[in-house]
Amino acid sequence: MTRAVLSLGANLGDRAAVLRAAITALHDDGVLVARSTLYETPPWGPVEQPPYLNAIAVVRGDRDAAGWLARAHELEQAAGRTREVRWGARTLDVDVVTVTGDDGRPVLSDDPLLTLPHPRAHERAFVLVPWLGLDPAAELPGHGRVADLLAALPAEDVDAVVRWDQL
Ligand SMILES: Nc1ncnc2c1ncn2[C@@H]1O[C@H](COP(=O)(O)OP(=O)(O)OP(=O)(O)O)[C@@H](O)[C@H]1O
Ligand SMILES: Nc1nc2c(c(=O)[nH]1)N=C(CO)CN2
Repeated sequence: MTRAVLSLGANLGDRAAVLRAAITALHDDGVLVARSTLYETPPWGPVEQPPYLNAIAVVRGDRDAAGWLARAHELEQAAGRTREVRWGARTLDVDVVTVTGDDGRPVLSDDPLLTLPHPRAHERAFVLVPWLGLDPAAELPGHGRVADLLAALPAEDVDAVVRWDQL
């Protein structure tokens, strides 16, 4: 058994419905341990595009790290995602943030097809804010506590991540 932290993002179509469908699919797989609420987040990266809704899902099951990535890609395809511009708009993006073995050890990988932990998670408020909301003790292997990583980001980046159900 492994535990994985998945980051889900959507910025095209009915964003909330897309995220809820993906989370429901994980629940129906029998692997969903916990999920954050939805957050509206400004687009990260160089591409001009609409705001995202983002969420974090924690899953646990028989898959290895490659198996979680494969499931992430299936969920993207079920949402109608096609491969487009890097960091550009998408109906659904599912990234594998971390994978942890049952012994509590993180899975580490520098394979470009599956890098673990996700190489940009530590600098993304759209990942860290929902994750901290779900798990105040969360840690990103190799980078430390999520709470400390957030404290190191520019306050305006963190403040721009807003709980969507309060908008
Ligand atoms: N931890 C990871 N989670 C998801 N994909 C990964 C990971 N590490 C490497 N990849 C690879 O990255 C490829 C591109 O993924 P994707 O299209 O989601 O990138 P992106 O969302 O544009 O950028 P980013 O990876 O910065 O979120 C995937 O096909 C996958 O093989
Ligand atoms: N706020 C936010 N920005 C992004 C996101 C995302 O999920 N949320 N995903 C991206 C894909 O690489 C690029 N930029």
